[in-house]
Amino acid sequence: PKVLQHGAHRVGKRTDVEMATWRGYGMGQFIHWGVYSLFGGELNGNYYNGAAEWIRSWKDMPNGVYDSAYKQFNPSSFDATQWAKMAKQMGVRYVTFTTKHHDGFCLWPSKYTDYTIANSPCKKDIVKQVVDAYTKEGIDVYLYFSIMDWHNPDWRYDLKTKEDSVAFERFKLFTKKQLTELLQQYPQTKGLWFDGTWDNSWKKSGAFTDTLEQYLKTLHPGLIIGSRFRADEFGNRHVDATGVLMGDYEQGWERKIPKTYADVHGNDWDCVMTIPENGWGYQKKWLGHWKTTNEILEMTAQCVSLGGNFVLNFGPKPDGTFRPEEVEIAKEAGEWMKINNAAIYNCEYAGWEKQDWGYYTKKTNENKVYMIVFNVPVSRSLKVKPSKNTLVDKAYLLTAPGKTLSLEKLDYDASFIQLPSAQYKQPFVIVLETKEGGEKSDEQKAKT
Ligand SMILES: C[C@@H]1N[C@@H](C(=O)NCc2ccccc2)[C@H](O)[C@@H]1O
Repeated sequence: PKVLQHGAHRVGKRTDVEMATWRGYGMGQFIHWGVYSLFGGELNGNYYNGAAEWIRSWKDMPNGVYDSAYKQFNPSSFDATQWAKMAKQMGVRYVTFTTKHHDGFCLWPSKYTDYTIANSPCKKDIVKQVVDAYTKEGIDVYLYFSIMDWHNPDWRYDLKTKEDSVAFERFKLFTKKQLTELLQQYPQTKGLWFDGTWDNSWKKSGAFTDTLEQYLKTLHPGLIIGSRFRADEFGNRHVDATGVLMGDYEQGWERKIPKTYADVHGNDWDCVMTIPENGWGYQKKWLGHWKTTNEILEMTAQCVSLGGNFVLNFGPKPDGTFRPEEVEIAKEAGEWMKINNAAIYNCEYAGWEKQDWGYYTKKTNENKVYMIVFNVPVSRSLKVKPSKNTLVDKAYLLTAPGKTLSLEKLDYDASFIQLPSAQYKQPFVIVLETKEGGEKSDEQKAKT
């Protein structure tokens, strides 16, 4: 097949130090904040049954009502330092923050549109305050940017007429200028999280997306951009016409988690997740189920066990504070992370056969495998089956390294760890120190 001009420019994972840092984060925070927070998914007593940050698109939303609402955006209790301290306590190691969502409202004083925080009662450079406060807490910052911009008259869903193309050329230049502005004003940014790139207008701009991505990476070496940004010259997104991922990590896991390692195709990836069933911006009423802290910890373990990161979303209220449920989850998850983060930070897929009791993670560059146990069987015997040519040298609770746990051999390649009788109310971690040995794997046999 002829060579793609605007497909992926790299096969396989990035091998630089910035990406190694990203790979080891384990847990992250997403924050969706903007004009949509004023509505909280509700208008005149009726609740929008979609995601609250999409309320501008609601048929019951009169034109102009949303677009003038920014004149009321005045978060009296916004304190980025408080946000960053809550995130630090939770144990997240990166944050992705909305600079501009689909509605086009900019939380930084962009020079290229009047629809920004500078023309609201708030006037603060929200993006700068968030970037500075989180960076000060040692949490890496990534900026969310929606390509689709409902407020900009040059935005097009598709390019059908000459006029469409002329307008969209202006729109692409506007986009490039805003992204340049964000990287120059907030150089601490480690990456850009693009969204709103599924429409035909963007799919028909493959060459432009390629050139723009290369420009951004020249402007900001090491910049991390996921697979939701690019299109190839045939309009393919995420994976190009030859089947190679376009982007530094797979960015399709939105409100879903891969089931098996095969599902991630050897890519870096993260999963972004809401606490309620759906909805990223603040919602006055959470409809349906919202996740408990233990569910969130299990999703975190599940993602890290499959080589990814888990990113939990928070939707601050219009006044800049968080819902009590979100504050509580951050606190409880943080208490667990404080004790058990060794099994989450700088860990990767262990490649051992999954067992019912929970998830394995492996410490990168160390002979240590962690068992994150959620389901203690009635027998209190946890089955452990290391990968080929790996033996367990020693096992102990992460919280009791001095008390070795006994392994009862079951057959040539599996053991039982007998748990001491106790009430297991919380997920807990067992450390397995490993060494080479036992039956060689096929690739090890091939080497000898
Ligand atoms: C991170 C979320 N992405 C925005 C969204 O429009 N998602 C819809 C969507 C869901 C899955 C694949 C593509 C697009 C939501 O509004 C959030 O910003």
